[in-house]
Amino acid sequence: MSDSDSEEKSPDRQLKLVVLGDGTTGKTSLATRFVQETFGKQYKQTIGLDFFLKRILLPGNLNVTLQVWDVGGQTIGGKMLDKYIYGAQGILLVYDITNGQSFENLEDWYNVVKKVNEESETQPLVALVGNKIDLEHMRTVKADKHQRFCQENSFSSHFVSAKTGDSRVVKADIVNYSQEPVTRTVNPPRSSMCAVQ
Ligand SMILES: Nc1nc2c(ncn2[C@@H]2O[C@H](COP(=O)(O)OP(=O)(O)OP(=O)(O)O)[C@@H](O)[C@H]2O)c(=O)[nH]1
Repeated sequence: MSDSDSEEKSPDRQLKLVVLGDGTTGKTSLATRFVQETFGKQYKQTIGLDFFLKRILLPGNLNVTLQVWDVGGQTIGGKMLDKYIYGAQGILLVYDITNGQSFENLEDWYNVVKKVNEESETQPLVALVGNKIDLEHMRTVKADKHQRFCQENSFSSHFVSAKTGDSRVVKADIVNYSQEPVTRTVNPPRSSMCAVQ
């Protein structure tokens, strides 16, 4: 069998990505920006669940089909939420940077994720997503609060705008200054420091 035959016959690996967060934070907008590269200003509340598929090619010629489960903000506290989250390899926790309550409420959303995965051997990767950075002038959630939440829970950190398509990954690296050459002229901090790039 030639290489191309085997490529055609091997089914895509499926990855389940669940998008969580309060209503109007922009979950559906992010999903449609990602899958269809479009944005609509009109708000249409997601009732229950929306579902998107996107085929992506990973390095090594690996075809993967991403299932994006866009969960309605009103499902928190409902019976179905656990089922939506179950089996996810990735979770996006989305808030609106102009809406402090949407950030505070992520604690509740994350608690459901932890509960669902309590007995699971593998844990999903979780990304914290601050949406609507095109409205930076109306920001109420400080970036350091976002960073702290990421560091406490080992989330990856992202600031995005579904409207403009802008996306910034905020990398927080641990820099161990004590390992730097002793010829430094300034006093090095005694403990490790987190540098936000
Ligand atoms: N300015 C701006 N508006 C946005 C952005 N993302 C979404 N919106 C707007 O915010 C509103 C809510 O967006 P949705 O994507 O429907 O929000 P949702 O989180 O899916 O809401 P639920 O379905 O209630 O869970 C809409 O009017 C969007 O056009 C953004 O990045 N910037």
